[in-house]
Amino acid sequence: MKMAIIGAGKWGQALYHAYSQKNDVVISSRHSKAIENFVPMSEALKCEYLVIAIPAQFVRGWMEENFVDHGQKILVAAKGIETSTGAFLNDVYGDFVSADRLAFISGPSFAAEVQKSLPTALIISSTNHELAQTYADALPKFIKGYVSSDVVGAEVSGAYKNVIAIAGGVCDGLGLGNNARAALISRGLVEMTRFGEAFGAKTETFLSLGGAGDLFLTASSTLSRNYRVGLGLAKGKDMDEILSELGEVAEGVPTAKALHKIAKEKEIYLPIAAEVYAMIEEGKDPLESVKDLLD
Ligand SMILES: NC(=O)C1=CN([C@@H]2O[C@H](COP(=O)(O)OP(=O)(O)OC[C@H]3O[C@@H](n4cnc5c(N)ncnc54)[C@H](OP(=O)(O)O)[C@@H]3O)[C@@H](O)[C@H]2O)C=CC1
Ligand SMILES: O=C(CO)COP(=O)(O)O
Repeated sequence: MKMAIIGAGKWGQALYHAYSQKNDVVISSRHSKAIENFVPMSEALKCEYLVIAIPAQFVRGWMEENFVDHGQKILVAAKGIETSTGAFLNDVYGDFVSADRLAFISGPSFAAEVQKSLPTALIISSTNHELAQTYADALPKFIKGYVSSDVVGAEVSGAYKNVIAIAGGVCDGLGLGNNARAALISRGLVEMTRFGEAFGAKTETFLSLGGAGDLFLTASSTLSRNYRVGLGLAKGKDMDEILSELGEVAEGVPTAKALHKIAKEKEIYLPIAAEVYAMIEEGKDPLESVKDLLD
């Protein structure tokens, strides 16, 4: 099938590699890149099947400025929540296209490993089963694709695990040990499940690849940018230094702010996300955060 990847960052390029195995795929981005089949945005937008790998905070602005509606379907590859509004990406994209044209890809998947064709399993979620199946069937042999109808569960788990991954990096950076990390990850899973349920997500989604799978991966690996943000916080670095050293997107940072806003409005108890927010936004000492979590 004819597809276009939009956003040639780490994940966009890895998805380009993956989807190119069985399909006719082009790629485009804000800045021109020396990648085979890189095309101007106007040409990419004419493909019926799009995969958009633009970070969550830039989606609305990019859609307003660039999107031309030809009836395309969109596979959303970002994992985040819009900070300015607290909106989930299905609502942000939903302002431009109907829900039956939207699907979401989630699951444990470091771009660097997908780029090397290492075995991976992912979930494609959509309210339109046929669309989810189409994007899943187009995946290469080295990726096992599952489908789900729980869009909110996929979105919340993909976004929330980035915030817990920051906490995981703090925990390891402070040398708190394996017991502490296991406690953090399992309480993080409970916390993100509780948050998702408040928005109608299915509990079982949080135990799937997109929930527990992606959380275990990112909250315990230096391959994760969000985990590395946590390592930097544990070393006492400030956020500007951490983000400039990282040089790539860490969605957990804006997502922690979005969760803080939503939790306040809806009165949802999110203790780990609240501590991540306090370390990022208020410069709280990570050791104080650990103490408060243990209390
Ligand atoms: N890397 C990974 O392992 C995975 C990442 N993801 C998710 O995918 C999303 C993208 O991450 P990733 O590719 O790794 O990030 P990168 O930092 O590698 O790349 C970011 C991409 O976003 C584009 N971009 C940045 N700002 C804007 C803007 N204002 N308008 C339009 N495009 C913009 C960049 O375009 P340009 O280069 O042209 O400037 C680039 O293509 C994130 O939500 C992330 O959580 C999900 C699963 C795995
Ligand atoms: O989502 C990811 C893996 O599934 C990538 O995580 P990071 O953005 O923290 O690197």
